[in-house]
Amino acid sequence: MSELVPAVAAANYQSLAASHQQCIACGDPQMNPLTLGLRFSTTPASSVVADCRITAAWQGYSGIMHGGVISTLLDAAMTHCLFHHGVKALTAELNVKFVRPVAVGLQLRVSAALVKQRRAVFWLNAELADSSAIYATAAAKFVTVAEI
Ligand SMILES: CCCCCCCC(=O)SCCNC(=O)CCNC(=O)[C@H](O)C(C)(C)COP(=O)(O)OP(=O)(O)OC[C@H]1O[C@@H](n2cnc3c(N)ncnc32)[C@H](O)[C@@H]1OP(=O)(O)O
Repeated sequence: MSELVPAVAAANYQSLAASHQQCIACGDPQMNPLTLGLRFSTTPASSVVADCRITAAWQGYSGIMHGGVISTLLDAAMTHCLFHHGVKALTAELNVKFVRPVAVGLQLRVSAALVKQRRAVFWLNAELADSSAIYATAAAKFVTVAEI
């Protein structure tokens, strides 16, 4: 395994994070009223976290969060983790494990960490959890491309 790219300065992270203001996951509500409105912060361990309340707008079956939206949260966390390392990349593969149903109204935290990289390919893990349980986990591969 090659050494991981280091985390970048907060200003660089903010400029990458602000580069997609219409994003469905973390955009500006003025520019995309449908955005989930995630706001990530970086941690000293070079991962990222965002707190979110599961709203009724995110449900599939009555009262239960839609798995596609869960996947979006996890994917967004991993994308932001790459921003935190100064990397802009596309999701190439995303594997999600839905551990237990997520009830509307829960207050959860989504987090992600970079685990491995080789040339243009980056492996990351993510988790949706609260202090008492893990609700979903993900493992993904991202690939950098010249133009995003
Ligand atoms: C909150 C912010 C949210 C922002 C958005 C969140 C992230 C997203 O949703 S991105 C959108 C969804 N993803 C996409 O649209 C990606 C669509 N797919 C693609 O564009 C291409 O298949 C892409 C770029 C992933 C790979 O392109 P491809 O032409 O195969 O790349 P290529 O140049 O051949 O290979 C580059 C490297 O990637 C590797 N690679 C390509 N695909 C994969 C894969 N699935 N798994 C592992 N490695 C892969 C290759 O082996 C190669 O590795 P190396 O450099 O070590 O030899």
